[in-house]
Amino acid sequence: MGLPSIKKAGVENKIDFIESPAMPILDKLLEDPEKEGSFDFAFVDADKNNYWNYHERLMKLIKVGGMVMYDNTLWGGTVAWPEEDVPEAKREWRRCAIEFNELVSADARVEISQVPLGDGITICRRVC
Ligand SMILES: C[S@@+](CC[C@H](N)C(=O)[O-])C[C@H]1O[C@@H](n2cnc3c(N)ncnc32)[C@H](O)[C@@H]1O
Repeated sequence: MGLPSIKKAGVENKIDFIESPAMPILDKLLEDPEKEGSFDFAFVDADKNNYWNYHERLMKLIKVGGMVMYDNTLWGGTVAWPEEDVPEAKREWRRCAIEFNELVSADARVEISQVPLGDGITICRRVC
């Protein structure tokens, strides 16, 4: 869906559009030393069970002072519910969100702000 919109907006020449599973591309970017600390911003909104794996890679790719935003970190509010009240279909990614929220809140490499907007967005600023 993205590429036609980029073309329609006439900004194709400014965007390196990569359609791929995220993990191998992040690892490939990290093979290039020039890419380390070179990005200003990342928005993460894919498979929730990999958020921490994305975070570890993004902490190398994003420059100090750069931002990473993670969507769905409140997972419909269910992160604050007792598990037995959560529909079975939502439990796995709820557990992923809770685990990610605990890890990122203890991560000294970032300052974070949890925004209760939509499904919950965690804004991280890399500080070291
Ligand atoms: C919720 S949608 C993202 C919506 C997008 N952020 C937007 O605002 O339009 C999640 C997207 O992540 C993609 N996705 C799921 N698993 C992925 C993975 N492992 N690597 C890359 N993309 C993935 C899905 O194909 C889907 O397009």
